[in-house]
Amino acid sequence: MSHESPDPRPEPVAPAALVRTDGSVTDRTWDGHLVPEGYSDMIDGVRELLDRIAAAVPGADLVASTTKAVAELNDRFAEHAVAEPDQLSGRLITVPGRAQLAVPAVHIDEIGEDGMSGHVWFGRHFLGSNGVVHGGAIPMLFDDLLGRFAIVGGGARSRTAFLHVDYRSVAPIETTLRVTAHVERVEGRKHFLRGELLDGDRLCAEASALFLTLKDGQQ
Ligand SMILES: CCCCC/C=C\C/C=C\C/C=C\C/C=C\CCCC(=O)SCCNC(=O)CCNC(=O)[C@H](O)C(C)(C)COP(=O)(O)OP(=O)(O)OC[C@H]1O[C@@H](n2cnc3c(N)ncnc32)[C@H](O)[C@@H]1OP(=O)(O)O
Repeated sequence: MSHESPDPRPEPVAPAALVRTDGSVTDRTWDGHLVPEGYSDMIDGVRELLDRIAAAVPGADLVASTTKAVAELNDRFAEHAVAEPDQLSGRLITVPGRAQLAVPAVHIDEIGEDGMSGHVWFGRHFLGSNGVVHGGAIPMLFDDLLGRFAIVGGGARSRTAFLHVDYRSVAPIETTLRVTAHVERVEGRKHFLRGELLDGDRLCAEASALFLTLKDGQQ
């Protein structure tokens, strides 16, 4: 028996190109690597696939054909493997979630040197249970967003020293949630940051974090 279910995925607001926050378009990563045309659309498609797989009970035919197709794709991607400094995933700061599939896709609405606000929509891939976002996905969201502000200006590398998350109320999946991040203060190498995740006016989670700029030669 199949159940009709509404498809709540939001319509894409714009072609998923590499759009900078000032509206201009680039075909390069932050450090100059050329990004193949359609790369961010491919990432969007894989994100959707993860949601579709999480939400489905496929028949044996679909399981078999998917297993075969994925094996073929794995072989093809393996042929194009590169070392970390040349990879694209995680390095596309103009793409929601930096094109890193483990990171929820945050769409930035406003951004400045000291903070940002944006929105995020967690699909079934990020379900914990009972329609609520997995508790581990929320620190991932904050680590990624706050980390961005620890490297603003000069592009210095930094690392999370602590990330404290308070879960104030449930964050529903398949709902457009608002997210904010801002720099609280900077003391030498120490960057103290805060973030919030909201469903309308209701606070779902808040984070405070310390990021440390790495010293010269520090791994
Ligand atoms: C990562 C993405 C790279 C991608 C590159 C591509 C594109 C870049 C563009 C955009 C990137 C956008 C976003 C970035 C996204 C995500 C960022 C994710 C970052 C991470 O996910 S990264 C992994 C998790 N992270 C770790 O794997 C850290 C393990 N750890 C260590 O590596 C060391 O532990 C370290 C370095 C943290 C500190 O070591 P250290 O030797 O440099 O410093 P030291 O210990 O001397 O402390 C100096 C002063 O900080 C105080 N202090 C230190 N720790 C504290 C704590 N926990 N609580 C309170 N205070 C603390 C001390 O008390 C002292 O304070 P004071 O100076 O006042 O005495």
